[in-house]
Amino acid sequence: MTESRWYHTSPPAKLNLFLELLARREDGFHELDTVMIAIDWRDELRLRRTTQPGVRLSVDWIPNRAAVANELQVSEDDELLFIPTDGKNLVVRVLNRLSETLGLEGGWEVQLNKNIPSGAGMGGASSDAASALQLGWEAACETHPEMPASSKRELLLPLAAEIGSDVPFFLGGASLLGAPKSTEGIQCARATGRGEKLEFFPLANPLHAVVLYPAASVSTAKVYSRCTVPDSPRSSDDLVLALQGMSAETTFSLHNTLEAPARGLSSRIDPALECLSKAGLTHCHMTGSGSACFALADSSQQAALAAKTLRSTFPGGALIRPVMSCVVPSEIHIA
Ligand SMILES: C[C@](O)(CO)[C@H](O)COP(=O)(O)OP(=O)(O)OC[C@H]1O[C@@H](n2ccc(N)nc2=O)[C@H](O)[C@@H]1O
Ligand SMILES: Nc1ncnc2c1ncn2[C@@H]1O[C@H](COP(=O)(O)OP(=O)(O)OP(=O)(O)O)[C@@H](O)[C@H]1O
Repeated sequence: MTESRWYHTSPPAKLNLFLELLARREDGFHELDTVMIAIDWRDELRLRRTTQPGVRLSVDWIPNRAAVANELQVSEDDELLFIPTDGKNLVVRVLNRLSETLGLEGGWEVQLNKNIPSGAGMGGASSDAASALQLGWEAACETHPEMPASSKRELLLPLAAEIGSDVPFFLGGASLLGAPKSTEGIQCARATGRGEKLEFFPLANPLHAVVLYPAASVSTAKVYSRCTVPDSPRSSDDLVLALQGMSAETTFSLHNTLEAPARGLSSRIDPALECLSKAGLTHCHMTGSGSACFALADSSQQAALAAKTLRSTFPGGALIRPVMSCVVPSEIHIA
């Protein structure tokens, strides 16, 4: 067994433009109809295969812990900045499962630089896990060249779904799913089931937004435990057509049924929605299970200006970023 080179990538966050609950399942999960885009608010992940067994993960914040704590107006040891480095981190879990599944000896050395807040509904942990799977696969192919490339899809998708409902989205729609080359560059998907059944489609136009994380984390499991499945669920059909540029309507509406239970869990979500709606932006909503909220902008210039205004109007600490839709998965580089 030899060590591999370093593999690195930049896991993106996501926004749920639409999220409706269709049913509660026997296993405690909910059937969803959700539309997600990947956005260019990114973590950084690098890893290599080592002769030493296990996963050695180190985590830092970008540009550093003190700067992020300062933006959030919390101390450096606040729990908002806590990221596990043991088996609770989805990166460690997914690499252990990859080693088991492939029967690999040796282990992994991993550096994760966080930018995406945790407990924000932005899918940061899930995106890190999907990136670790893809980097891990590439590094394993280097040290075990006999592995058949054809098994990549069959192997990675079930592992992703096992780790979390959002993880398969971050594996992307093109290269991994064996779709034709013309679908490379996909930023958007409609997800059903518990989030793992995906139909990827290209956006007619890139989307610009401002995302506001109001220095409060919300547990996904807690939000779902307080939600109610509506008697007449809405459908994302019209939104999907509009995003593809296939609708006669020029307007569309966004929706998130998890907003109500999340607002009951964190008092920071209402001011976030209020400030965004006063910033001259449109379609103001929470993403996923919260607490981060977003609003759409017409251009990157409008998003940048609104983000600047929001930094002076939002009461208290927050991470506020102009963002743009981006492609999943992100590129892999080898050092
Ligand atoms: C809110 C979203 O981010 C929207 O994309 C996802 O639905 C959540 O995905 P995730 O964070 O990957 O969630 P998981 O780690 O799979 O599940 C965490 C918990 O959320 C609840 N959960 C999650 C997904 C789902 N479709 N129904 C649920 O009820 C379950 O109680 C589960 O125990
Ligand atoms: N790589 C990671 N980055 C950030 N948090 C992580 C990571 N791995 C595990 N976690 C843990 O995940 C939990 C947050 O997950 P939760 O589902 O509540 O929030 P989220 O922001 O919606 O993330 P996701 O959508 O990726 O699950 C925290 O307890 C955090 O410690």
